[in-house]
This record gives sequence, C-alpha cells and structure tokens, in this order.
Amino acid sequence: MAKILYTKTDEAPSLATQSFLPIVKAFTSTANISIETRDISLAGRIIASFPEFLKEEQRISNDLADLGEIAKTPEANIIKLPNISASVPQLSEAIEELQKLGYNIPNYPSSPKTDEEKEIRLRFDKIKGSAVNPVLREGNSDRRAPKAIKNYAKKNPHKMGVWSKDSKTHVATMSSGDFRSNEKSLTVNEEKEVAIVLENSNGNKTTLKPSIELQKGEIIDATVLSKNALKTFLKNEVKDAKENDVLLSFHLKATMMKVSDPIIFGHALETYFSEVFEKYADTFKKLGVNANNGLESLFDKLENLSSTEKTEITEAIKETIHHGPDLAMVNSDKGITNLHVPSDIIIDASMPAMIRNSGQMWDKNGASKDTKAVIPDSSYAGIYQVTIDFCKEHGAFDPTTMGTVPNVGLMAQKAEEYGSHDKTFEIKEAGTVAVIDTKTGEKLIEHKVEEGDIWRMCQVKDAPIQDWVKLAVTRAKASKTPAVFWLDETRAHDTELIKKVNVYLPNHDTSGLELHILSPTEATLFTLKRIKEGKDTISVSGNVLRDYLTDLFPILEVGTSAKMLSIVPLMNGGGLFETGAGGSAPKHVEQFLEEGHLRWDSLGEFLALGVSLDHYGEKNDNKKAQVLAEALDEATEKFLDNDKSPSRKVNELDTRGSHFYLAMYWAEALANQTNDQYLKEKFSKVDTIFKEKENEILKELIDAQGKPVDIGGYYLPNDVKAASAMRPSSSFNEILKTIAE
Ligand SMILES: NC(=O)C1=CN([C@@H]2O[C@H](COP(=O)(O)OP(=O)(O)OC[C@H]3O[C@@H](n4cnc5c(N)ncnc54)[C@H](OP(=O)(O)O)[C@@H]3O)[C@@H](O)[C@H]2O)C=CC1
Ligand SMILES: O=C(O)CCC(=O)C(=O)O
Ligand SMILES: [Mg+2]
Repeated sequence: MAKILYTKTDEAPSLATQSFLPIVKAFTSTANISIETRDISLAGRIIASFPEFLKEEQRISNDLADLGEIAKTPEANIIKLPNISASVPQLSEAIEELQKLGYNIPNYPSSPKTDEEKEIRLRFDKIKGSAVNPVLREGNSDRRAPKAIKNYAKKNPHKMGVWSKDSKTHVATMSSGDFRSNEKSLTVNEEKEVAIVLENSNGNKTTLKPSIELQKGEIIDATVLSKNALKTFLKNEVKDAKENDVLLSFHLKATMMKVSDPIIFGHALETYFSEVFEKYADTFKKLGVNANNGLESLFDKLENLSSTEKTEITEAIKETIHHGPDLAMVNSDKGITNLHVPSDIIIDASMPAMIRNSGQMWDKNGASKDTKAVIPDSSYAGIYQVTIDFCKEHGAFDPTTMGTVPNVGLMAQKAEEYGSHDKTFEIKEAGTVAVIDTKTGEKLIEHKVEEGDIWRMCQVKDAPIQDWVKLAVTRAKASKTPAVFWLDETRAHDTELIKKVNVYLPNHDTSGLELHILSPTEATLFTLKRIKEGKDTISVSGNVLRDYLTDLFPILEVGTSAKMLSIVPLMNGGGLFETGAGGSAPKHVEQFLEEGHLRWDSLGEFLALGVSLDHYGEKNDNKKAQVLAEALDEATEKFLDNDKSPSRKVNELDTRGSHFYLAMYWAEALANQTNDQYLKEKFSKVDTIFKEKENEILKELIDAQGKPVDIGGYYLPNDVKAASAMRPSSSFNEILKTIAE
C-alpha cells in the first residue's frame, strides 16, 4: 500500500514530531493513508552502522539506506525533517552518550592505524557531516516562501538591524591560490572510468581513488587550495582585524564540505593561536590535539594534563585572545568563540544572521560590533560583499515591502561541491594530482600540488542539469517571475554549465519569459535592486549557492528559512518534501530542557505535509487526501493570520500549543468544506469538541511549562519520556484518539 514516510531526526525537530505526528496520524487515518516513520537521526545512524558490536535487541535497520533506494522510485513520498550533520565533536558526543546508555559502539578513531580501526573510521566517515541529504536528494531543489508566509511577514515584520554607511564590516577572501582560482573543468563526451593519482617528484605514484564512473555528458572539475596561500591569507587577515579593530569571524560549511572545511578551519585556529601551537607542539602531539576539531576539543584534551601544565596552556590561550583581535562569539554568555566548534559557524546561516544584525556579530561582552567575515575561498564570497555594500548604501531591507527570491537549485545526484567529499584529499607530499582515463591513460585534468594542499574533484551529471533547466522554466512560467541563472563565465565549471544551459533552454517554450545568465556578484546586485523595489526574482543556481541563497533571502525576508516551502521533485517521479531550510536548532532543546518551553516553529512541516498529501492524492487517486491537503493549507493560513506560532518566552504558547491550533483550524476547515461528506461529518464533531475544550487544553499545555524536563538523552532521547513531555494535554490526546476510531 502507498504510504507517506516521515523521518525521525534529532534535537528540536524530533521533539516537535513527538507532538505533531500523532495529529498527522489521526487526521490522515480518515483517508486511509498509512504514515510510517524512518529513523535517520544521528544516534540511529550510528546504531545501525555497528550491528555486530551490539546486543540483538539493540540492533536497528539502516533506514537511511532504505530511504535512499525508495527516493529513486516513483512511489516515494517522504517528509524530511532537518537532521544533525555532525562535526567530529558532535559525533564523539553522540558516541559517548550511546556508550553510557549501554551501547557498545566503538570510539571514533581519530588517527586509525590497524585495519580494524581504518574500517571503523570508514563507517563513521559515512555518518559524519552532511550524510543524509545527499542520499535522499535524488532531485533538484525548489524552495520558496508561499504567499501566506510572505504576507504574514509583511504584516508582522521581524526585527532588522539598522545599517550605517560607515560600517567597517566586510568580507575577506583569497585572491589567488584558492579553489576558485585553480579550477579546471570539462564535459566528458562519452562514458568512461577515471582514477585520481598523485605522482610525487620522484615519479612514485599513489592512487587516491581508483575508479570513478563517468556518464556521457557529465561535467567534471577539479581544483586545489594551496596551504601556503591559505596560511599567508589567514595571517594577514588576523593582523588586519586587530589593526582595524573589527571582530574576527570565520564562515565555512564544515558539515557539507566535511573533508575540506574542517581542515581550513584547523588552519584558522592554528593561525590565530600560532604561538601557542608552536610553543606546545610536542605536548599537543602527545595529547593528539587536532586543530580541525576546534578550541573546545583542544580544551578537552588539556584535561589529560597535570593541573600545572593545563593552567599554563590555558593561560597562554587566554593571553593570545587578550592580545589578538576580538573573536566573534557564537555564545558570549558561555564564552564560546567562533573557533570553538567547526559546525557552529555554518556559513549559510551565520552570514545572513550577521547581515540581519546591522552587519555585526557579538563580542565577548555580548555587544554588537563590526566584523571581518573571513570566507577563504572566493568562489561565492562575493555575493555577501555585494549585499553588505548594498546595505551600507541603501540601509537595511524592509520586510514589509521587499520582494521575494525563490530558488531553483541544481542538487540531484550529489551535484557539484556538495558531492565531492569522497574525491577530496589533503595532499601528503608535493607532486602532481591528475584525473586519468583508466583505459587510455590520458590525463584529463592535472594540478601541481604541495604537501598540505587540499585537492578536490566534483561531478554533475547531465540528466540533473536538464531537469534543473526544466524546473527553472516551469517556475518562471508558473509564477510569471524573471529568473536569473547565477553562473560566472570567468569560472571554469560555470563555463561548461553555461554551454549546457544554452543547449537545453531552447527545448522549452520560453516565450514571454525574462531569463538572464549573470555572474553571482552581478546576479546579487540585480536581485537586491529588485527586491528593494518590491519585485520578485527567481535565483537559478548551483548546489552551494542554493544552500547559501535559501538561507540568505528567507532570513532577510521572513526572519528564518524554517518557514519556507522546500520541495524536491524526485527525478523518478516521487516527492521529497523538506521542512524549510532551517536546521535543528540546538539552542531550542537547551531551553526546553531548562524551562519546559519549546520554541521550534513547525511551519515548514505544515507546508511540507500539505504538498505531500496533495502529491499522495494525485498519485494514488485518493480524493480524501487532496481534501485533507486543501484544508491543511487553509488551516495554515488561519494559523498565520491569528499568529499562533510559538513564542520565545516560557509560559506562553509553545510548539505544542501551536500544534493544537493547527489541529483545531484543520478540523474547522474540514468541517467547512463540501467536497467530502464523510470528512465533513467526522470533523464537524471534532471541530465542536476542540472549541469546547480549547481553554482546558491550553491550560494543560501551559501548566506543563516552567520546570526542567527530562527526556532521557540528547542524541537518543527516551521515546516514552519525550512523547510524554511533548504530549502533556490529556484532553487533547483523548480527542485525537477518537478521530482515529
Ligand atoms: N536540512 C537539514 O537537515 C539541515 C540541518 N542543519 C543542522 O542543524 C544544526 C544547527 O544548525 P544551525 O546552523 O545552528 O542552524 P539552525 O537553522 O538550526 O538555527 C539557526 C537559528 O535559526 C532559527 N531557527 C531555525 N529553525 C527554526 C524553527 N523551525 N523555528 C524557530 N526558529 C528557527 C533559530 O533562531 P533562534 O535561536 O533565534 O530562535 C536558530 O537558532 C546543525 O547540526 C546542522 O548541521 C542545518 C541546516 C539544514
Ligand atoms: O545537509 C546539511 O548539512 C544542511 C543542508 C542545508 O543547509 C540546506 O540544504 O540548506
Ligand atoms: Mg542551508
């Protein structure tokens, strides 16, 4: 039987699911829709990867692998909530928690030596970083703010920091030696197998990757980031931040770029603390300090020293911070700097947050200050500088009048940089790296490299490109909105892509459409000018810009990307419905555990469920599913009109209360519709009871707040405890039970 697959994830979204899924199950049971969950949480993925280490009753199936296969079938209908893309420190924490709960999971081998350790490390590397999305995203991305969301933001604008013309905030990026400068690209004209080989100066060859199958028409590119150029750049920027008295901040994507970006982050840490790393090199080696894991992990390692040694090094670190440029803080209350944890400075969220806040980040005292935003690679850094310049000149954007920027993103089948981690290498010795045709021996791409350079290769297949161009035209037509392909003719990879866009666009009827191809910086300016005038513009972009732009514009327009409709039309006909673009908001869990108030907004989930039900109805000829979908959309609009999103403060409406209102409005819309008599009668009764019991239910939901909550674990909460914490209203629970009867 056809079903909707709902993902069980982590942190705030998984808590929200404990409250929302029972509502969904109750309502959809009336249309005979089966909803099943699949566990793709970090803890779940770890447990599923080490069956032979565990007791029989602890083992679980590998749901992610199954879902990845399902995503390739026409029947797929998956609701995907945000999950943790774990950095090494997060992974280590999760392992420790599981071990404490009695799971005999091995430790993460940071420098594996034996074959067994290497094999374990390989399994962890599959779990690390952005490991879920690339598996499920068998389609391109279509993200936008539905009209109701945009109207809500216009009526209830979020806070936007005022910009000063004298702001010293700027982006610092490399001008040579980076990925952008060294990129080489080509389109392969026939199927072939290639290998990646490093040849050192003595002619000795090391195969870095023996076999990559390439399809006809696939674009490949390869590039290298020079360690020396990076270190010189970082050193200069640290010095410049001090001289100009601006905060120093680093913006990377250590989760999705899980091989390259932690290394770059490590160089930033070592550069800032160069004296400490030089002076204590031997001690750090003994302790197994790895700069790539951040300052917090370094502090953890110091715990293994005698208290005198520990104090000496801790003091040296403090001194460096005291004399160095001020570091931007992730959490100034807790003294957590930008260099503490690599996954705390995720560029897609951190840059827009800064731009929204007058171009300022927070210093150690919690005060806002102009900032140097270091984005080492120059491929996409320019879009932020243009945005900063624009805000300096014209002031902050006004959410009550600004236009909107939907995105059509090339993403399918691990497209571009976000699919490159299995082809990214920190080079061990100087020489040349080449992509070699294994049959003919021809070198397709070649780079000179030095020890420590980061070399990588990316791929994008032809079918996803065709699908992406089609999706762009479809969106432009459906919304009668100009669309801009953000492609740079001076960049090797983009040149290949532009050729394809020019070939595939004429396959579609584009009459009457306004379509452009502009470089990312030109496209930014073009788009910003239009949104300022209240005009909409579709961004059609590659995978990295998809990620950046679907946080940048939503955060400026509607305050958060969590409220976006985020659809992945799967290339084989199924649907993957993501909930917004926002992450898993660890801070929300912290607040919930401390004071029993969850501020996670499930709007993205309501929108995703609406399109999923509609898709289900259409695919399975289930009219009731479509009636449920339409009613849900109506309920969501009323939910917005009546402002029933969770408040940020304890003892006010939280996630649970917001779910209750959604359910009440959903029942009301079903009672009011006339397309399905059975649903009308059924939900008329429910509607009446909800209204009768509204105050009682709200009281039960508020009474549950104001005290600490125990859910039995962070990465692996106890399901019974979490469900009971998230469903404290017995009156509400009873009504839901009667719907399913
Ligand atoms: N698709 C996916 O699976 C994604 C997963 N992630 C993962 O999420 C984690 C955290 O990433 P981070 O960069 O901090 O980004 P988040 O998007 O989780 O959080 C940034 C801030 O945005 C606000 N926010 C985001 N979503 C919501 C929501 N639904 N309701 C209310 N406010 C929201 C919160 O602001 P405030 O605190 O002010 O309320 C939050 O602190 C990481 O593990 C990351 O890998 C990140 C992006 C996408
Ligand atoms: O997969 C991830 O780690 C994050 C995904 C993300 O940020 C996005 O797709 O917008
Ligand atoms: Mg993102």
